Amino acid sequence: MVGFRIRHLVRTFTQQMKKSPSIAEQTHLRGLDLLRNPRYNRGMAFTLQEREELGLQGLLPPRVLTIETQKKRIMESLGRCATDLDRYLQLIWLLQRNETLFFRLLIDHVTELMPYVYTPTVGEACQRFGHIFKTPRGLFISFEDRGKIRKILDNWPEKDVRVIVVTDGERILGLGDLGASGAGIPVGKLLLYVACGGVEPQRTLPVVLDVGTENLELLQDPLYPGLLRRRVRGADYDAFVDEFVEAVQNKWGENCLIQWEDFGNANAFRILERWRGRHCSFNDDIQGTAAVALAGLLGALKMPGVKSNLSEHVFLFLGAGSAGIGIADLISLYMVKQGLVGTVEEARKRCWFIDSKGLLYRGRALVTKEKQRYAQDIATETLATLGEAMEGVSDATASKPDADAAASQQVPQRRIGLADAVRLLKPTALIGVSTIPKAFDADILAQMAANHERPIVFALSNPTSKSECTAREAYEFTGGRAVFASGSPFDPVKIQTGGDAQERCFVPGQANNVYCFPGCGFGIHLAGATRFTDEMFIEAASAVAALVDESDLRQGCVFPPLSKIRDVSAHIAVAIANEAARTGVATRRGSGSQGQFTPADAYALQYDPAY
Ligand SMILES: NC(=O)C1=CN([C@@H]2O[C@H](COP(=O)(O)OP(=O)(O)OC[C@H]3O[C@@H](n4cnc5c(N)ncnc54)[C@H](O)[C@@H]3O)[C@@H](O)[C@H]2O)C=CC1
Ligand SMILES: CC(=O)C(=O)O
Ligand SMILES: [Mg+2]
Repeated sequence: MVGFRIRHLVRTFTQQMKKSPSIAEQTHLRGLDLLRNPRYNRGMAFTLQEREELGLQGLLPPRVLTIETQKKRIMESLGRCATDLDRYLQLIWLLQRNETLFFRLLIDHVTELMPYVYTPTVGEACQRFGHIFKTPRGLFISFEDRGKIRKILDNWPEKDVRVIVVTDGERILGLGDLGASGAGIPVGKLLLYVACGGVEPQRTLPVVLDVGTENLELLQDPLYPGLLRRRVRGADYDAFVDEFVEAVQNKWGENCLIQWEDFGNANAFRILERWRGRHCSFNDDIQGTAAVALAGLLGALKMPGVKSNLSEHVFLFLGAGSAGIGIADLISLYMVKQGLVGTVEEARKRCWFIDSKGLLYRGRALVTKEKQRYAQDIATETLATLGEAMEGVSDATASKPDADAAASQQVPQRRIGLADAVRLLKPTALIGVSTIPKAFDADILAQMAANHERPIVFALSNPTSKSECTAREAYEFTGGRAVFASGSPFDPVKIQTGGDAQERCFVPGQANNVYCFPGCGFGIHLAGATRFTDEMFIEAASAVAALVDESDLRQGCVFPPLSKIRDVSAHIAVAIANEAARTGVATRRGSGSQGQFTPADAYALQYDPAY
């Protein structure tokens, strides 16, 4: 906490040194045009002198309000909303009227308001996008626009975009294919880049690449705003994505960060691999999630009763898609980099996966390239006693090309469920990235608690309706022993634990990539980095974990409080920028000795909305 206070002083001092130009100096807009421009509008906070200078006299009620009073008024009106979706709409409407007030409010009430602009409410906003759509935000680039993407980028009014979040809407949170209605996700992510990271709003650009949707309900909805066609696949799809990246490179350069968000996993891994070496880019679901999960695990290692060496853990993932594979890959890399194991293959042996076909093991059929590296050995005799025969798959399938080449003999094709896997493997950490609500049921959680003193249970699927278990379930069914975190927020939980039946309050952490991507992107911007490397995600995870203190751990929380997110982001940014400098991909130098980046550098660059 002392650390945080010092950082707060550094931040306040550096920010006071920044003197912003007056509105009259910033824009030629006057009168109603100015009031209708969210970038410059201050509503009733315009001073009487400004009103005179800017042609606003008579256009506003006579009283002058402070930003604090304006914030109170908005909080009051949010309190009157009947539903969370109404609160989302109120906030977006505020954003469209007065950007400074919106971001000040979001920053000052981040814990309270984030669930409305982000998960879970943003999921509902996407599902109902066509029905609640009012004003477009960002760019919609449809497949019909192919050949013209560079020209479309010129329609965007901002000159120096530094961070783009782009989706094709195929896997929006755990809600499936929402096509162009997924637009709410890049918008929401970038609001957090600004509020939690400190990137200036004008440097951000949300993009939807609309290639159609497989969601028939949407295609039949007269208010669906996207292209009315099934998804484009194959070479045409790849060429379209290529054209997009090349257009971005041409307009804003190869260090304009592109964050790939909520792509279906078949495209996600391929696009990431294709572009990561040629453009500053990362996939948030694969890599951002990995960083936050690793941060949470490193935090958990500090809990009494949890084995403090990561390589002594056994990780069982429910879900083997972008998030699961991304997390396992980063955990494995971390173990090697820390010298905890000799090789990455050795590290991967600690990671087990269950996908929709059950436990993944060497010789099992229906395994993609990414999953292949986590197909572990199980003795044939053991396999025969587990689960049930896999429907429609014969044992001979194991020697077919999609199975592990090393599995030369026939391997029993068994569908092994979560309960069997927990009994067999005794995982110390259970990580839910499956979109299957309630998959961590009372029996599974009780088994985890029977196997270990402090089992780690991360239910990462979003939104809340898809969480593998609730915080209450995790604590109740493990007698308060679970080290729990979740993708979407849960309120603190009070339960009675132990023989003395004392009531304890647990504060579950939010293991969401929001702890990482805003700081990561801000760090890339700080250093002017040209590439985003896996090592940077390790740096980000370590920076987050380093900020977890005793009081967080005492409450059962393995993340720093969300209210400190701007400090967390500043620290991540410094770590990322220094890693960029170390590996020669930074184009700027920090103010520290030998060009090191310092917290003061980060705070000085952080956007801090004020009139
Ligand atoms: N907390 C966070 O920061 C993040 C959370 N997520 C969440 O994680 C979830 C998964 O995301 P992705 O991995 O990107 O999706 P994905 O579609 O790439 O992977 C989903 C995986 O779940 C498996 N699955 C489906 N049904 C199953 C079943 N009945 N039993 C076991 N496995 C099953 C699929 O086989 C697949 O391997 C989503 O809900 C998403 O919102 C994703 C990224 C970040
Ligand atoms: C948080 C996030 O990126 C997801 O659920 O997809
Ligand atoms: Mg995502």
